[in-house]
Amino acid sequence: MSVTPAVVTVTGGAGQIGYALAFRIASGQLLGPDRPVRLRLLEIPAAVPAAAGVAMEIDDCAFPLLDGVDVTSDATAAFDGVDVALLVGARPRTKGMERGDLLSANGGIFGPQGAAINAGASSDVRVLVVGNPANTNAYIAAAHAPDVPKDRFTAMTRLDHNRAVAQLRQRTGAAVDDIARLAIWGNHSATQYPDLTHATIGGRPALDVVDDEAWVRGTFIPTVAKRGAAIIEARGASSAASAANAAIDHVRTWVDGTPAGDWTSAAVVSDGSYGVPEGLVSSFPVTASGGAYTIVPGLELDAFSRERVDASVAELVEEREAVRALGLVGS
Ligand SMILES: NC(=O)c1ccc[n+]([C@@H]2O[C@H](COP(=O)([O-])OP(=O)(O)OC[C@H]3O[C@@H](n4cnc5c(N)ncnc54)[C@H](O)[C@@H]3O)[C@@H](O)[C@H]2O)c1
Ligand SMILES: O=C(O)C[C@H](O)C(=O)O
Repeated sequence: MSVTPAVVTVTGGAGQIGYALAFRIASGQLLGPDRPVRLRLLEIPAAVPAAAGVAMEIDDCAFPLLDGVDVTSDATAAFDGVDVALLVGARPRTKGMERGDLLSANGGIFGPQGAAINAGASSDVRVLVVGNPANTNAYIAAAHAPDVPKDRFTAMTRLDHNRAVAQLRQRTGAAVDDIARLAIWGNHSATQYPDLTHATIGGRPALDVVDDEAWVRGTFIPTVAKRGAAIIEARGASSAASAANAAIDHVRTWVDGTPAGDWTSAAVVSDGSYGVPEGLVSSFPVTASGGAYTIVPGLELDAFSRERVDASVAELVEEREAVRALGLVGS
């Protein structure tokens, strides 16, 4: 291996998403077939033995691209020199909870991890927060990393994006590759706005192909927005393999770029676009190029879309106020 291995750190490495994610990273699916990987699994002390078991299984795969796996409960060691940080480790919600209910349980994890990233990460670090409530946890992590450019902190709404593509494919029979320009706006929560108004199917407006506003508003939007709860209801545990798959997609697109003429969805630090207060971590339609996500500029939002985006952003503002009140970030 002549290329320097990329350091990829997964927090919650013994958890269900961590288990689904680690093997895909080690096999080269995160950064491609030409980039060796040094994998680090960060866990709480009680789960270090289980994470060590995951590392043993990864060793047993003999992945050619893998430089090695380290297991630690020390955030400073875990993020030293990290190139890609996947912040997954956090409690998942259970039946009847909303993701925002996890703020006080999980918010405290992300300040120290942001500080450890600030102290030791590589200069080109990229951070994806998966642990819920993902947007606001990313906001907390970024607030503790003043030396890391804000555009390196993102939260995951790619799972919502993929869910929206899947629903549209099922409704229309279109091929996934023919569906473009779909967008998730706002929070990774039930208030999110899965937006078809700019989407196309085989180059035609998706709304014309569907031709059923009642389905869009009454079925498509709530199905996508409440899919996490539906999975918990059906499985008795929150989504894991699909979440890991979306995390791979998010980083892969960040590194490789979006196809010409298309975009994806990611929660990024707002620059004030579309009236989303600067600094909030909100989902937008984004393109990726040269290793950077950029908010798609200049889209028209009709009255319904405006109302939906505003409602989800209002929830993000409330979450920001809540973490300020909890003392997890300064005001
Ligand atoms: N953004 C999304 O689309 C999305 C999708 C699915 C799940 N999630 C969220 O991802 C998180 C993880 O889900 P899961 O199903 O893997 O949960 P899990 O309970 O199976 O695993 C979580 C792991 O994190 C570890 N952990 C807890 N605190 C930690 C810390 N401070 N440092 C390192 N590790 C720590 C736990 O020990 C556990 O092993 C949850 O918050 C869940 O709600 C987000
Ligand atoms: O819904 C959850 O709590 C888990 C996750 O965020 C999901 O969307 O599946």
